[in-house]
Amino acid sequence: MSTKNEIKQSQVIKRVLVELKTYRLQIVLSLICAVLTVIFTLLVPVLTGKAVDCMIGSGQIQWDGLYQILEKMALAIVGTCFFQWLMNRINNYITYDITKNMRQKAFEKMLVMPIKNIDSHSHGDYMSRIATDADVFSDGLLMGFTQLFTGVLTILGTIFFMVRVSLPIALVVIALTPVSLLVAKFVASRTYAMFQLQAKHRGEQTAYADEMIENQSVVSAFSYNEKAKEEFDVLNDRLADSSFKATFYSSITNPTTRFVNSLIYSGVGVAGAILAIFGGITVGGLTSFLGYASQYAKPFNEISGVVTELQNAIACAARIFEIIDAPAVEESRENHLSDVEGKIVFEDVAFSYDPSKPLIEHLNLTVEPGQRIAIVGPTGSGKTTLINLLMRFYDTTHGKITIDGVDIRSISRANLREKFGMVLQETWLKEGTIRENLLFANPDATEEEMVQAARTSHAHEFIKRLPNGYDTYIKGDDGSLSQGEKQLLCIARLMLALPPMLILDEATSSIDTRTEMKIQEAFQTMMEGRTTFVVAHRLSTIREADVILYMQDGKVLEQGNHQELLEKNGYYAKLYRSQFVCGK
Ligand SMILES: Nc1ncnc2c1ncn2[C@@H]1O[C@H](COP(=O)(O)OP(=O)(O)OP(=O)(O)O)[C@@H](O)[C@H]1O
Repeated sequence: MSTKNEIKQSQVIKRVLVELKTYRLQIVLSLICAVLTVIFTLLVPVLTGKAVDCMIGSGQIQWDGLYQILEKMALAIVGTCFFQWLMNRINNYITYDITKNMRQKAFEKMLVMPIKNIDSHSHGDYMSRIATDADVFSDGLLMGFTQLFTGVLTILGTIFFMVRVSLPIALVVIALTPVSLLVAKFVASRTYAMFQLQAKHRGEQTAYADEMIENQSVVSAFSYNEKAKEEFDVLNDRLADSSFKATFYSSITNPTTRFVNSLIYSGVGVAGAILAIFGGITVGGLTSFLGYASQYAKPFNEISGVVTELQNAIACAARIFEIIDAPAVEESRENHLSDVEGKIVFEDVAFSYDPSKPLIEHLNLTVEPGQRIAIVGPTGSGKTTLINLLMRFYDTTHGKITIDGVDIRSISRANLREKFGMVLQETWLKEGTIRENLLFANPDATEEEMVQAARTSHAHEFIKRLPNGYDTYIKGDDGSLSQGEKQLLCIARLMLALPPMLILDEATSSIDTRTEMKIQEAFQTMMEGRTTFVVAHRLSTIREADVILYMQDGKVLEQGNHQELLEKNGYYAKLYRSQFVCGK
């Protein structure tokens, strides 16, 4: 999702029109309001002209006619205000609703996007698209609706009225129109590219700030603050530069068209005066005409302003559509797992994140129901990757993985994942109360079951010490709980759901030794009869495993239980002696 496959402006406009289809009725209503607003607005100069003609000279005023005209004028002004207000309300509804829906669609797509897309893209940039770009899009669209409709209609209406008053002068005005349009188009074409660049740089900057803030403690620990500041400065300069250029191009549009329009206005004045001298037009007629000439110029200014705003909006919409239109993961529902025994087989599995760097190749493994598998190996050896394949965060590129004989690609991911309980090194808690977090895994659990699960995982003690116990409100990453406490909550959550298979990735790494021993007991009970994969670094877990997989460079180099592998005196034995025996 890089700039390489940026969508063309015309494609984005088409795409926006597709989104707008749902609002057909509102758009028609808005157009009717725009037409009425314009008609009422354009009536005012006609009435002004007529009023002038009622005042022929000093003491020669036709009061009756003048009063009637003033009444009509008041009506026209009230009509303009009312229909403009109604149009603005409808336009507000359309734009904020469409933006809300686009945000929703983008967010929903993020939830079903292949994890590889999320992993390989900056998270801050995604955030910038959904938050800032959506706002810019809605602002531009609102301006487009409000000013473009009325602008175009005012131009057409003005031409109509001008032709009625005096054809020759109207022709002068119309003949000069393309100059104004050409100037606006010339400047606008340069503005889109600049706004696109600005949105891209904004995304990069948000991504960087997000990364630094999220890892603030690590940044400080490595004294990276100065370097971070410098790098941020570079991004900031780049954004300021593209913003300046975008604003510069957009800002010259209006003055340029204004200049051209002033020329038109003077042309009308001179031509009208000459015509009036020769009796071709009344003074009131010329007054109306000059009124139209200035009204005629105004929408051109507005439209040129709107065009640049719209281009900015389209540039931002393109970035949101890139998310909305990105392919979702393909789901198969050919099979469904209900009661699971837990036999897992890897058949000649191959996988790599990057096709040019092979990782897992020819992996064969059979896990009997209820067995405990410990995966060990040096860092980067592929332990987490194995879990990623098992949970279908990534799909195998060759071979297959089956559960009770069913290929995991033939069932939905949701069905697969509900059969596994995971406790990872990285904890994930959602914003809400402790109770909501625990019941998240099993909303039907009773209060007793919840407390029991918390007791078994030894989370109950610390929850009770919190100011509001189970009703204490926590924020996902607010740091009010220690890493160990967060892990205890995750374990309690898992204990409440008790799925048929488990994945533990160094689940107890942040918990003190005493608590860990207690948790191990709870884990033992939980693992009883459940096929369990443990990415293990602890001797106790490894020693009690039914099968130990020793992995290196994506390959399973040794398989067997602790005793067998020690007797083999290979990689595992070496690891055991270096890490555990010496460490003891
Ligand atoms: N999302 C990813 N995209 C590209 N490469 C990745 C990705 N995740 C992991 N890798 C690479 O794949 C290899 C195996 O990584 P994996 O995370 O499976 O190792 P691991 O054994 O779990 O390591 P550790 O013990 O450090 O957690 C590593 O070389 C790693 O750099």
